[in-house]
Amino acid sequence: MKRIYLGGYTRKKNKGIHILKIDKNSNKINEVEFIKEEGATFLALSRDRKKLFSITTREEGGVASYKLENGRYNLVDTIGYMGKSPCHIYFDEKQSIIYASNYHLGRLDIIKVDDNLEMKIINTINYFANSIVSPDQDSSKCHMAIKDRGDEYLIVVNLGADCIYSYKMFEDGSYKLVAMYNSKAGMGPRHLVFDREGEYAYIIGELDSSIDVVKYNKKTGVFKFVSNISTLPDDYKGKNTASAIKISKDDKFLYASNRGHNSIAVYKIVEKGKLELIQIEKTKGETPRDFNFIKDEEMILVGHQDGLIHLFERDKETGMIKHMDGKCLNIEEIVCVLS
Ligand SMILES: O=C1O[C@H](COP(=O)(O)O)[C@@H](O)[C@H](O)[C@H]1O
Repeated sequence: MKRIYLGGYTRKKNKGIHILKIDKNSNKINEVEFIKEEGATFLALSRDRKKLFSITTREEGGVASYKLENGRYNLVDTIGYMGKSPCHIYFDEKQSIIYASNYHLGRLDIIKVDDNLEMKIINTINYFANSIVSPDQDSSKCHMAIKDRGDEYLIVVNLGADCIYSYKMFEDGSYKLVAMYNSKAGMGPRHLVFDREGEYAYIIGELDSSIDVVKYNKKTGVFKFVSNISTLPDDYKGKNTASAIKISKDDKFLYASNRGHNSIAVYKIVEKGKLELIQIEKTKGETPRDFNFIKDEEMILVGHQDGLIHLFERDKETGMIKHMDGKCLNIEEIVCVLS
């Protein structure tokens, strides 16, 4: 069974990165390694899992690299003094580059990683635009950067500007902007996920708790709006910020988390780009910030920023999820779940 990596804040009891393994017969989850790291909110892995990268608040904020040696991850390098620590990192395996999205500084740092995992910032993209709808959009807020499925373009999500940018990236960290997608003003795009073919993407709006379904042109990097759907029940009037969005491997189901309503919304992808809301399941914790499929997508593990880890069983045929009573782990302040 693949390992599960948890990153989170270390403001209270949490002290670093938790690496877990699930027993496929008993569903018992054991911690197989713990890495002490300050403010290890977001993580990234190489495909072979021998390279691990983490955000850190050490040295006034930055990124740390770890190498798997003799079954354990050892710290290799830290890029510190980034002003504020980033909120999301993505490892581009092909170009050996880390893209570090900085929410608080509204910028993207482009970090070259050598074979020994020593890192160096080779370029920075600064964003200055912002929307005026929400107080959370008082400046650019770079929330995520990922490559598209074909590894052709880098997609950068700016919550503060209600904007998604597509770039052609070059080995030396230089870039060319090829397209821009503007979401509805005030949506506050946070994360996005592509379907397997990379033909459609689903963008989650933190500030208006909705999902934009968009068609993606793999050749040009252009996104085109298809539809929008809420992540909340119609009658919910409380505060909410939507957080993570994940798609099942078979492209049949989409999952989105709600912080405030404290739930996961489940959608059936009825046909390419068309969503039908089939379930909204409470997560039984406060602020479900991230979640992921585990045990070959038979289960979902939900990490709460203000609560524990909760487990859900998942019906692969119907996509529906069900809380597994008695199955929760005493790990708090979680921001990132990799599996
Ligand atoms: O989703 C969110 O992310 C931002 C950025 O994360 P941070 O760990 O860099 O602070 C966070 O500030 C915000 O509260 C939250 O909604």
